[in-house]
Amino acid sequence: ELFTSMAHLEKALWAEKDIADELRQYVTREEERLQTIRRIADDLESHSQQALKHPENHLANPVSAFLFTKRFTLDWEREVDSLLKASNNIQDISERIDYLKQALPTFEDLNGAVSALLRLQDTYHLETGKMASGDVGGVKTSILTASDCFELGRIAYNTEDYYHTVLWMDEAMMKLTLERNETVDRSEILDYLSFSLFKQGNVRHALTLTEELLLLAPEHTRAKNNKAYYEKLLLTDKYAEGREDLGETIVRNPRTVDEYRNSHEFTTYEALCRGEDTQPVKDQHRLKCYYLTNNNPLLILQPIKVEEAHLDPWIVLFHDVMNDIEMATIKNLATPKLGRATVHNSMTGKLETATYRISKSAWLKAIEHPIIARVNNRIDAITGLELNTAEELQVANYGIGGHYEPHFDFARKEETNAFKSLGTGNRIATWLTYMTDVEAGGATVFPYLGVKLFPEKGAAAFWFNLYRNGDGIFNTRHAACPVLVGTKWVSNKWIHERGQEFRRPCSLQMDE
Ligand SMILES: O=C(O)CCC(=O)C(=O)O
Ligand SMILES: [Fe+2]
Repeated sequence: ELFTSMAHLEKALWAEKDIADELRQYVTREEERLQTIRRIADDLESHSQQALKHPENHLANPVSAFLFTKRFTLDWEREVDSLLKASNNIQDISERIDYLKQALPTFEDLNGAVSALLRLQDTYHLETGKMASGDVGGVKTSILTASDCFELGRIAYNTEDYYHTVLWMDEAMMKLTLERNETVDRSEILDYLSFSLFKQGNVRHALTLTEELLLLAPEHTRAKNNKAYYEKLLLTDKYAEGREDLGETIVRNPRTVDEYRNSHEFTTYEALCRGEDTQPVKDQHRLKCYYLTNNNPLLILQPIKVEEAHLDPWIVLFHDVMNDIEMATIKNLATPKLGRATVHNSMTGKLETATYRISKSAWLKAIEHPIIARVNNRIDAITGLELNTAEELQVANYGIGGHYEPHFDFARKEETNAFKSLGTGNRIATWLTYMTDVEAGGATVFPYLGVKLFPEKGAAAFWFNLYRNGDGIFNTRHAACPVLVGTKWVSNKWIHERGQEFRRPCSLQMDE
């Protein structure tokens, strides 16, 4: 067919050339794609090399933890997935990567990292600008781009948390003006920011930003509708008068919190976490430090250093009660068993997870390792209390933002079921060993006493939860502050009533 006319033949030659062009373009595209993949691989490798030098430290701050989590969720979805899908050997490589990704953070983790970061921002009064520039409570961390701030704000937005959305979208806008290669679309930020400002009661400001958005994207349907809506609102009395009229510089951004978070107890708890002195500590001038041996052979050669933190109720710190080998062993034994910590639901009597307690914990029996038994004996020697009726050793590990909001360790009269199955009565005393220093945050605080204990590796806090007649001491209500930077390991020994009949009064001379 073709050779019957010269005209068509020439067309065929042109087609041949076009195919060559196509192929060449394909090779160029593939080379670009491979180069991008190579760059991503280089990035990941240099990041992990850097991080693996001090793995504990690396993820130990909320901003790095957020960035790391984002890398394998949002960034991955945006950059890597499509690049890999275009490969001919897709089957092979995606199977291997999927397998490896089981160990990597998921979108659920990303949401968790962001909610931890926002909680820390509130509790510790951290400025958005400082956090974004890599300063978390004075500890240096990674710097966030406009896009990072935008994504953070967007996750807040998805939980209808307009307060934090405004903070982080504002920051994204600020960062964007400084970026040579803009990492996010200004119009996208404006879209979220204007609507969140409206939600927070700044209609006039929302309108200004929506108009700015319409300049960038004149066909933006939602923006057009919003503009009309805001204009209409501004004509009504409610918005025409009042603060909005004072000008557009006033931006309202109230943080709405539930009743409990507004309570005196909770705000005191947060202030103590920040290290503030919230109230005078009763009889502070009478607090002492001293050595304790109890005439016990275990302690004669190595008396315990006691530091009183409060007299009535009596709260003390015992220094250097566990050595490094003991602590390392306990952490190693607990690590494979760690599970999300649960709390007693006093209505149902069941154990469940709760946002007011975020940590992982495990229980260790004395028979599991001689070191556990040894530690139990030491607690017996120091407190003079019977340890046979105590609960097993509870080991807890708090990550970034991990905390335990104010609670009692003992069961109240109405919580009749709490420790029934143990058959050893109520929790008469709490022993809490700190097994790490914590870089920032993570104190144990007592909001009704103004007492704050900052973790010190190897030290233990101790207090009685019950009066001698078995009534709870309500002022022992306490909390574990969110970890700001670092990891916090503790081990708890809850000592019970049974078996103390002849032990309390003990050699520590408590009068209550
Ligand atoms: O970790 C802390 O500082 C306190 C923990 C605590 O109160 C508890 O586990 O009951
Ligand atoms: Fe507690």
